[in-house]
Parts: sequence; C-alpha cells; structure tokens
Amino acid sequence: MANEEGSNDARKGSISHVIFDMDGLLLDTEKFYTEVQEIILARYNKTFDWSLKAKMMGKKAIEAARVFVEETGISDSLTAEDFLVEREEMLQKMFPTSDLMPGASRLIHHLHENGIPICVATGTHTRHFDLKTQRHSKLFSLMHHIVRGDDPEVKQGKPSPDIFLAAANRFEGGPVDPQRILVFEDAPSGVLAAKNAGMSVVMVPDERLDSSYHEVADQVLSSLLDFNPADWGLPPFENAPTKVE
Ligand SMILES: O=P(O)(O)OC[C@H](O)CO
Ligand SMILES: [Mg+2]
Repeated sequence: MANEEGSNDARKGSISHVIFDMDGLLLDTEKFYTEVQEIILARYNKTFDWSLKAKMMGKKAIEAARVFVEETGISDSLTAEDFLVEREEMLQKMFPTSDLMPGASRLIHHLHENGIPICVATGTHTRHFDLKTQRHSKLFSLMHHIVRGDDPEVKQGKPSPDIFLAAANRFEGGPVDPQRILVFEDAPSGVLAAKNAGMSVVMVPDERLDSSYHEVADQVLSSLLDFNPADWGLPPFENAPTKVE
C-alpha cells in the first residue's frame, strides 16, 4: 500500500474534499450485476467468478460488457451490445430496490455537517443512476455534485482518471488540487483511476475480491463503519456507531 512507502502520510492532514464511488461503495448494487451475469453465463454452461468480476466492476457499462463477452469466450454468440440489452430488463427491476451499504449514511451526514465538500463519481449512466437512487434522493442531495459515466467530460471509464478529474473540477472554487482529495472506492479499476488522478484512496472491497487488488490503495477497510476521519485529519466522529447506519 502507498502509505507503506511513506508517500501517503504527508497528505493525511491536507485532505479538504471527498469523492465517493457509488456502486458497491455507497449502494449495495454490485450483487445485482453479479446475479444477472451468473444467469446469462449459465445459458452457456459457464460460471461467473470473482476474477472476472474484478475486471468488470467500476467500469462503464459497454466497457464492462466487452470484458464479459471476451473473457468468457462467448463473443461469437453474444456481442457486448446484445449482452447489455439482455441484462437490462432484469436490472431495471432490481435497481429500485437498492439498499445503502453499512456506514454510508453516517459518513455522508458527518462530512456534510462538518462542512467537508463531498461529491459522487460513478461509472453508471444517468438512467441507471436514477433507478438506483430513487429511494435515497435525500441522502444524495447532500452531494455538492454528481458525475456519471455518461458525462461528456468522462471520455474513458475507470481506470482512466477522467471521472475523478471532472469531479475535482466541479467543486466550488475548483479545480481542487488532487492531493487534497480523498476518494472512497470498492473496485480495482476505481482505485487505479483515483491514483491515476493523483488522489488518495480508501478502498472498501468486497471480501471475495482477491487481496492482490488491495495493494494500490492507501488504506483498506472492510466496511465504511470502520473509517476513522481523524486518520486523514478530517473532523472526528463524536460517537462510535451504535447500529448499521
Ligand atoms: O462503482 P461505480 O459507481 O463507478 O459504478 C460502476 C458500474 O455501474 C458498476 O460496476
Ligand atoms: Mg464501485
């Protein structure tokens, strides 16, 4: 991890802005993608596993779809575009049921109440974003801004830094120096994107993700509930979490 090399420690007191990933970090939506991909692959007598999941998660839909059909060897039978059409009906039913990840609400409220500017940078496109967040609009309204994967400034999806640089530009008084930004991510592509943008990253990975993907992150936590703002010079929580918030 970067902090073992010492480069991260100097930054810990200088964080002024926070960028959140969404799928798998704030919202428990990665399970929906996993489920539909398992269903589609079963038709080809193949199984979906976490080594493939690791290569898809966090990316724009078409970029992840290309990885899916190519890595599974089904591209002669199913194009990336047709894969997206096929999974759409299932996803549209699932997304409105999206739950928050543990600790997401508590951390967002804490940073907002303490005047730390926060935003979201998600690879998901606007139509899916609206479905996923429809039960959580109040919480997402605390974000200064939201950058989605179909934003014109996001030419390439994660691990390109485009989305995080666009997010840094849009804070009040932006662009904010990447060295002052802390990113929260769950996906290997997202952690790389944040590092490519010159930012610090707290990774909150699914426990099934291979631990070799943890190495690029500055800090790795098993839950947002474990985040200690004071580790990064941010205002501390006044109370320990008493429940999954
Ligand atoms: O993890 P996010 O929020 O960038 O979303 C990316 C895709 O929609 C899901 O992997
Ligand atoms: Mg994510």
